[in-house]
Amino acid sequence: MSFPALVEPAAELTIDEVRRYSRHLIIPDVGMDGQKRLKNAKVLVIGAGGLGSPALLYLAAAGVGTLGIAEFDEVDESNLQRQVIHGQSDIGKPKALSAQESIAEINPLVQVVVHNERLDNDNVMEIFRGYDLIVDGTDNFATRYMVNDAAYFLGIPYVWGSIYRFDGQASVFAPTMADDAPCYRCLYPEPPPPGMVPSCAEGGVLGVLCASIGSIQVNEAIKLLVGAGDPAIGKLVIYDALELEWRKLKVRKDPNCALCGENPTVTGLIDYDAFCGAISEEAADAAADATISVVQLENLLKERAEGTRDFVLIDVREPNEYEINKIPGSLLIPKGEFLNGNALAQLPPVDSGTQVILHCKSGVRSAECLAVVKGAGYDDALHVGGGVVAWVNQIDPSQPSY
Ligand SMILES: Nc1ncnc2c1ncn2[C@@H]1O[C@H](COP(=O)(O)OP(=O)(O)OP(=O)(O)O)[C@@H](O)[C@H]1O
Repeated sequence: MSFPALVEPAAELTIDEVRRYSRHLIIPDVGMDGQKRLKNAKVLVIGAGGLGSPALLYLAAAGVGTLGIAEFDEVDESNLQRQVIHGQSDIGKPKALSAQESIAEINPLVQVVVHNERLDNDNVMEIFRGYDLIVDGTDNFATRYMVNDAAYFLGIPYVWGSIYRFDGQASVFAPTMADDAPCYRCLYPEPPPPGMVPSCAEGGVLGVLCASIGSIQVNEAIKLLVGAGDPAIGKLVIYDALELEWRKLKVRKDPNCALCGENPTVTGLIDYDAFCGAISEEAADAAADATISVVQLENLLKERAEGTRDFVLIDVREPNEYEINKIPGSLLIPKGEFLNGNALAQLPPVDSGTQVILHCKSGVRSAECLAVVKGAGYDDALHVGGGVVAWVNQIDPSQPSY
C-alpha cells in the first residue's frame, strides 16, 4: 500500500545539490521531486550508537535537510566495533558532537540539530515537536515505549529497529497515517520481564548487523519522506544474519492496545522505568539488604585468603563473558542454571556455613539469581552491586571491560 509523501518539496535544488544527488535524481521513484522533499525533511535520530550510526550517515548522505541527534552518552572504545560514525580520536567525546562532526564531513549541506541529552519524559514532547519523522536507534525498553507513546501523541511516524547478536528487527509505526496501522505496543504490549532479555552490552551484537538494520530503517525513512513504495507499516521485518534469512510478518493493530486501541488506558506519558522494571520485584526484595560493593568484596576476598572467612564467589554470566574478564577466585555457574534449578546442586550445602556471594556483569542477573538462592534457604547469600564492570573500574583496571 502506498502513502502520500510526509514532506512537501523544497522550492528548488541548487546546482551543487543537483550534482551531489544526481544518482537519486535519475531514480524515477525519487527524482527531482523526491530529492526536494528530502531537502525539506526534518528527521530526528534517537541514539548515535549501533543503529543510529549508519542511520545518521545514510540520512545525511541522502540529503535530508535537517537531522536531529538525540544522544546523551560519550564515545567508548567498546563502541567502535559497530558505531561507525565515531572514530578512535572521538573516544571520550559526546556522541552527539562526534556524530555532528562526521556528518559535516559527509554532507555539509545538512543542518544538524544536536540534543546532547537523555530523552526523557521532561523533554521528549518538546524535542519531538517540529520533526516530520523519527528514527529510533536506542537500546532499552523504557525509551522505546516512551518514544512510541510520545510519537503517537504528536502524530509523528517513526521507524523502529532492534538488534541482538545475529538477529535484527525493524518496523514502521505510524498509527496516525492509517486507521489499521499498529503501534509498538500493538506488537509488544508489555516489556519482557526484567532480566529476561539481555541488552547488547550483556549479550553482544555483531557489528555489521547494525548496518543491515540501520540501513533498513533509512530505507523506510526515505520511502516515507518521498512517498515511494510500500513502507513497513503493519509489517515486522525480521533478519537472521546467521541463516541469511529475511522474513516479513504482518503486524495487526490491536483493538485492545493500551495506547491506540478502542479504550486506551495510556493517555499521557507514564513512568517508563517503573513500567519496564529495571529489576524484578523478587530480585529487588532479595537484593534490598544483601548487596555489597566491589570494595567490600575485595576485603572479603582478602579475609578468605587469610582463612578468616568462608564463602564461594559465583559468577552467573555466560562462559564467553567469563573469558573476557573475571573476579579472581570466582566460579562460573551461568544464570540459566539457577533458573532451571541445576545450580543448587553445585552450591555448598545450606547448613555448611559457607556463604554464597553472586556477581554478574552489572548486578541485574546476580540479583535475579540471589532471589533463587535465598528462596532455597541460603539466607545470608549476597550479591555484588555493579558486578564485574565495577570491579574493573574500581579495583582492577588492567582487565578489559566490555
Ligand atoms: N533515552 C535516551 N536518550 C538518548 N539516547 C539514548 C537513550 N537511550 C539510549 N540512548 C542511546 O542509544 C544508543 C544505543 O546504542 P547501542 O545499542 O549501540 O548501545 P551503547 O549504549 O552505545 O553500547 P553498550 O550498551 O554496548 O555499551 C546509545 O548510544 C545510547 O546512549
